[in-house]
Amino acid sequence: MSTAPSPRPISIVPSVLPADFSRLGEECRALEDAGVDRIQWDVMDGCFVPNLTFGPDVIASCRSHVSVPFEAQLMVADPDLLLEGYVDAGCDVVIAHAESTIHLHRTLTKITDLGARAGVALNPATPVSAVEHVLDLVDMVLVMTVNPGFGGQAYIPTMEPKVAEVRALLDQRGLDVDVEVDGGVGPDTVAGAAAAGANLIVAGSALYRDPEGLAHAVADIRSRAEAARDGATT
Ligand SMILES: O=C(CO)[C@@H](O)[C@H](O)COP(=O)(O)O
Repeated sequence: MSTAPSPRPISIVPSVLPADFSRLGEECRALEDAGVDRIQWDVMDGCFVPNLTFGPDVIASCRSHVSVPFEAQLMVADPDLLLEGYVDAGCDVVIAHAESTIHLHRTLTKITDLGARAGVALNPATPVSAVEHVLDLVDMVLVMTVNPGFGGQAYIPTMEPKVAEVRALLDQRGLDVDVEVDGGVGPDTVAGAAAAGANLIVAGSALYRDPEGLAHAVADIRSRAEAARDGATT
């Protein structure tokens, strides 16, 4: 008799987009002190998305300030040109967008060959079928809950069935792979995403706008996600 997989631990993964860019090292330390599980760097090249953010050197300059893992979400037009730089900068996880390369299988394989863990991201309009043949290559699948490019956007709740579809496909194949959501996630939206099967929770604006501070925001979002996960699996 097959048994349901045990619930996956909830991880809180802050985006540093809302942080003070003049003090990124200190901001990373504050996030680590607040109890986050890893830090997400939203890498944007002004081509794949209409915004420009962090090069590898910026991330490398923050690496020694904290011990939590770094993940780089490559919102870039040609990720293959940049993979080595972000791995060398100290990113433990490198996420490539399914839409950003015609040879996604090769790109994800290269990330692991370089010594990092691979992730694949899906924009809101991209179906799960776009990644069904690479799920064995990744440590995580990121289901974007906004159109990428900017923080502070409204959560897209119609992505929740897609989260559930990814989770079900991974469980059906017995793959030990996390599901991440990113965009507009906060106290009022995290429950739907976690109940649908997301266990990596990216939050940026919601963490920084909590009047009780980062530690409270991290704990609050984590507890809401765990309650929703457990309510969905009982
Ligand atoms: O990745 C993106 C946009 O590309 C954002 O979703 C940020 O990573 C987090 O945004 P908020 O939590 O502030 O909505």
